[in-house]
Amino acid sequence: MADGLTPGAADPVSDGRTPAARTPDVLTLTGLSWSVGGSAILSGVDLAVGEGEFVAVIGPNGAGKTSLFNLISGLNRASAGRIFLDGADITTEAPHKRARRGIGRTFQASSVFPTMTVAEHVALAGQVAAKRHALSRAATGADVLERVRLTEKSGALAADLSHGDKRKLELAMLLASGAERLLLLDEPMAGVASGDVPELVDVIRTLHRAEGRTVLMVEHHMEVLLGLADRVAVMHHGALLAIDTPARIMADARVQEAYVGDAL
Ligand SMILES: Nc1ncnc2c1ncn2[C@@H]1O[C@H](COP(=O)(O)OP(=O)(O)OP(=O)(O)O)[C@@H](O)[C@H]1O
Repeated sequence: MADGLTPGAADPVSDGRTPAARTPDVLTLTGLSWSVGGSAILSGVDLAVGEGEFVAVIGPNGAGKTSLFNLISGLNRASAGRIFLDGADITTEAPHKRARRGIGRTFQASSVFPTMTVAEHVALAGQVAAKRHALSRAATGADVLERVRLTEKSGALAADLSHGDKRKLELAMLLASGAERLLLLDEPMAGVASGDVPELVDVIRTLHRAEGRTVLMVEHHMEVLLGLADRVAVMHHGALLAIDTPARIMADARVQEAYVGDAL
């Protein structure tokens, strides 16, 4: 970032984006910091995510990945620095206003209602979108269920779904709620049986590649990221240690160092 304060083109050498692959920024973070009780949890994070880009966020436990998502979605307020969505400064906006702009977020822990059916979840998300006057962006229930490959389970209770299907349902709810600009996915593979991971990866890949969704995703498993991410951002001790293509990140000595004692 040229001056650390305003959104703009990031340095193509340091952020892994080639000029040819560069698209207008959907998300721009400049000097983003968050402290709690005098302790710095995040310090000076600069990050630009282009339209249609998929950026994976990795880092050892406690590196600040979820805290970063909490700031972008508005769950916590930044102590310093700025957050821009499509060039608009949203640093101090409430979470519901950011959602109205098209930011959608999933959490590490699966968040579905056991006694509601799949179709009811999606209908509820659509109603929330309607209340936000986001009807033009919200998709129909049948459409989103097809996009996440849950059509055949539309009448099933959420309690009876596998973890993989619960994750797909969360994605369906994001789409139904009009989260069209930026998907923040916090460890979507967590708790998913290994046999169900490829299908979930494929659903997310389709949202990104075929539908052009811009995605920021926390994920620990490099084998998952290699098939999805355009770039990988590495968090360490609350700072952005490196951001580059997956291949260059895998070969980066600083990244290996950060993961000592932790599998990359
Ligand atoms: N509300 C809070 N108050 C105080 N400390 C916090 C708070 N939220 C997070 N932290 C601390 O901030 C650091 C970063 O936490 P965060 O959950 O963002 O890490 P993470 O990279 O997502 O970790 P993990 O991979 O284990 O999910 C941790 O040391 C955590 O204990």
